[in-house]
Amino acid sequence: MDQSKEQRILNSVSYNAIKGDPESVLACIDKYCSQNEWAMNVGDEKGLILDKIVKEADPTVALELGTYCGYSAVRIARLLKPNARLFSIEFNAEFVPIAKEIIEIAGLQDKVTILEGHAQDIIPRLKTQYNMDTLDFVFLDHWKDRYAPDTILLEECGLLRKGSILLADNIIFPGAPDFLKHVRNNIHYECTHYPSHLEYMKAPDAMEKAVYLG
Ligand SMILES: Cc1ccc(Cc2cc(O)c(O)c(C(=O)NC/C=C/[C@H]3O[C@@H](n4cnc5c(N)ncnc54)[C@H](O)[C@@H]3O)c2)cc1
Ligand SMILES: [Mg+2]
Repeated sequence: MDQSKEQRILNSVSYNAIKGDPESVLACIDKYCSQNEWAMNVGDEKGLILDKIVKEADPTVALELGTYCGYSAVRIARLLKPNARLFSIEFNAEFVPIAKEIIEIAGLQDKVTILEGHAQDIIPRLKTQYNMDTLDFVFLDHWKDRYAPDTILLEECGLLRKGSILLADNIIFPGAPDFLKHVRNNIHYECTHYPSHLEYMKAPDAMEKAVYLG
């Protein structure tokens, strides 16, 4: 059985990245996915927007929906202060071990916990099972039609507080119209649009920041 694209990305990181150096892990994935095989990592251009918002949020507890290979988990976790933690939800059993390995090569395994399963099943358990109060930062990068229902679920589960920052990838491509409809023109959110491009391509894309106002 030949290897998957995600396994080939891990091979490249394992062979080329400097152990314990998140920057080299990110650079290796971006190089591989620009030159060899495109993959749906947030990438270097939108990654700079992600960096900016994570620095602004300076989260103690962060959540990511859609780990995939762990690129954005490394991107976020490398900016977290010592006692801060990232929880990343992923339901594809093939991707979980690959992401864990990539996060470990980056030396960030103590900051990132991958929760295997569907976001809609795990979110309602975050307070009880993971002793969570509220979330300071949420990165949405999973199936685009799940952004809106899972945001509503976060609200209903009392996981958002005044000032919680949501950042959503792919607002233009593939697009997340229901999410935009939910957060824009909604008195409970203050939104900001960040135009950019699809990872490793010239096609337009964008990210949307939505600050929960309580
Ligand atoms: C053909 C084609 C390729 C790429 C594009 C462009 C493009 C560009 C991008 O930046 C993209 O993020 C995407 C995109 O589709 N992302 C979906 C990402 C899913 C990951 O999250 C996981 N997951 C999905 N739903 C859930 C869920 N409920 N609970 C837990 N994990 C979930 C999956 O298991 C994957 O690990 C697409 C457009 C068209
Ligand atoms: Mg994406």
